[in-house]
Amino acid sequence: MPVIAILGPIFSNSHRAASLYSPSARIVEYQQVTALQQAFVNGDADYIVLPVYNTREGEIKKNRHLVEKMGCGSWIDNIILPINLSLGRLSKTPGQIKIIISTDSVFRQCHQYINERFPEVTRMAVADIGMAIEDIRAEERDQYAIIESEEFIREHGLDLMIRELVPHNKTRYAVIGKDIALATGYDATAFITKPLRDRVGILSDILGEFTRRGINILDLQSENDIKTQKLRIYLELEGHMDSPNLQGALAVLENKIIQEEGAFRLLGSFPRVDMRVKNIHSFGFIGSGAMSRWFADRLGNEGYETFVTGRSTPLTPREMIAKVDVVMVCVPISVTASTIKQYGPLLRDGQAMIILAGESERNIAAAMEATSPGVEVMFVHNLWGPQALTMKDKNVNVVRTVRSGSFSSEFEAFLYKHGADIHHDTESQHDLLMGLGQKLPTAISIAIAMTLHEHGIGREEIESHSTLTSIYGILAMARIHNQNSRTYAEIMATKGEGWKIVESFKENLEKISTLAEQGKIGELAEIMDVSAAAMDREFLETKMRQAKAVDEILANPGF
Ligand SMILES: NC(=O)C1=CN([C@@H]2O[C@H](COP(=O)(O)OP(=O)(O)OC[C@H]3O[C@@H](n4cnc5c(N)ncnc54)[C@H](O)[C@@H]3O)[C@@H](O)[C@H]2O)C=CC1
Ligand SMILES: O=C(O)C(=O)Cc1ccc(O)cc1
Repeated sequence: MPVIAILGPIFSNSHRAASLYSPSARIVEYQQVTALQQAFVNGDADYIVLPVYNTREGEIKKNRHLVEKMGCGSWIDNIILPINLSLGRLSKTPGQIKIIISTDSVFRQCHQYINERFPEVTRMAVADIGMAIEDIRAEERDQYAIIESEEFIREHGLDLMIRELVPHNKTRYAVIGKDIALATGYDATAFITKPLRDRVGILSDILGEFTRRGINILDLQSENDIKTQKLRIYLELEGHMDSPNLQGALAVLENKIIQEEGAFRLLGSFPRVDMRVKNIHSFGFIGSGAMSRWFADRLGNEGYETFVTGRSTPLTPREMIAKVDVVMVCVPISVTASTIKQYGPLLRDGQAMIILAGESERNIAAAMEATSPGVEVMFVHNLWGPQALTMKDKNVNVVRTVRSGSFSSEFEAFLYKHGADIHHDTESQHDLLMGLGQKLPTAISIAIAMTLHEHGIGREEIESHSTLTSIYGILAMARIHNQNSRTYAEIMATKGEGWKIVESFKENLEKISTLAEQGKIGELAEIMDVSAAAMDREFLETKMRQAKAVDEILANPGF
């Protein structure tokens, strides 16, 4: 039978948390942290359960540091317990309450309530409430009341006077065990740094490394080491300690940024705790290509159940639709509308259909028609491919419909959390602007590659004759020819407003080539001046600065 050490008396909230963690465990109570620590280090206890955070009280720092202080053990799990603080007193004591007894921690949780309801009473904080109750009973102290959990008050034979003094009161308990917990796929890791030497920008550099790797920070607290007054940082990050991404980040931080080995002390890895409410449980994808897998991976890391289905997966799209909350349609653009028409009627009211595609108007119309009015519909076009490591600072266009509801918002919250730049469009605005963002650069890139090929121009000539400007066309050409050609062929062939952009580009190209052939230099220059004047000056200057930054990077011998 495992033994769990807790602080505080039997029937306290710590006791409830420990029995929730392991109903069959023997729970041993200690009055002092040092005694509890000793029991664990000596092997008299297998686990420690201790409060580390309360929604009203905030962080309970000294407990969070215990693993580090003990020099052994690992934070392996968490219990979230709703705390229902109640007021109790000796039965049949109608007199006025003059003194309220509780623990320091409970007083912090309900100080606002006491100020408002009992402004005149004296608060007496004690370590052992059980003993205080014995004393109240022995001395018949009828002007005393205590605040504790309802169970505690009843177990001690007091009368329950007021139940649930403060709402939204939850405590997070840390479970400390001997060994590091294994990864579950939905984990978090807690660290504390050693006291850090002063260094300009250290906090920003540390955070920047996590941002660069798309590692979300769940909690960050800074404090000053009592003795040295140097900064220490407590961090809770998404991911398990074993993940190569997290290990890579720590290596960079210790070797390059803090420049001190062992600067990060691992407190533990554990299944992630969700203090926030989520409504979606599961996502199912129709289409088992690269983009579906990319999103399914990241949604899985958020704790959602995910199913990826296609024409040849063992689980069929039909079976998947019957069991998920949100159906993601993620198939090639040319078959998106027909896929929506085929599967849309299978969705029930209360589910959502999110269309991941590069064309909006026709697909949204198909979804609104094929699904029942109680089905949410939203369109999302991520402007990055499956080779991207993260969505941080990348554009995503979202077209909400009159039927986009809370599931749609939760998916947007997921995009927001991972740092994507969300832009809300209308259907036709999205399709028109994709002419600029996709059809035109794709068409130009493909035409450049064809032209180079036709003229037998290869790598050597390109490298030796590139100008600072011509290199951009080459970069775009290379990006596109490095990815799935089918994706870009699909982009070229999408219907919708975007073709207007390519059409007028073609006409303008004709016009200026004719002028160039005819040697009309003045007219050409004038056309450029008119276009430049029509553009925002500041925008042009910013883009020029960005272009120069690219020049500098490309001038680096490493490239
Ligand atoms: N790959 C990229 O860079 C990006 C893609 N997208 C969008 O994501 C969607 C999917 O693209 P990827 O995953 O890259 O494509 P992909 O070609 O890797 O995968 C498409 C999947 O759809 C399946 N499929 C093909 N024809 C089908 C049909 N008639 N019925 C049912 N399933 C069929 C394929 O078997 C494959 O599993 C597209 O709408 C695309 O526009 C959006 C942003 C970037
Ligand atoms: O990687 C790139 O350059 C892309 O442009 C990726 C991409 C491909 C298809 C889309 O519908 C959106 C974005």
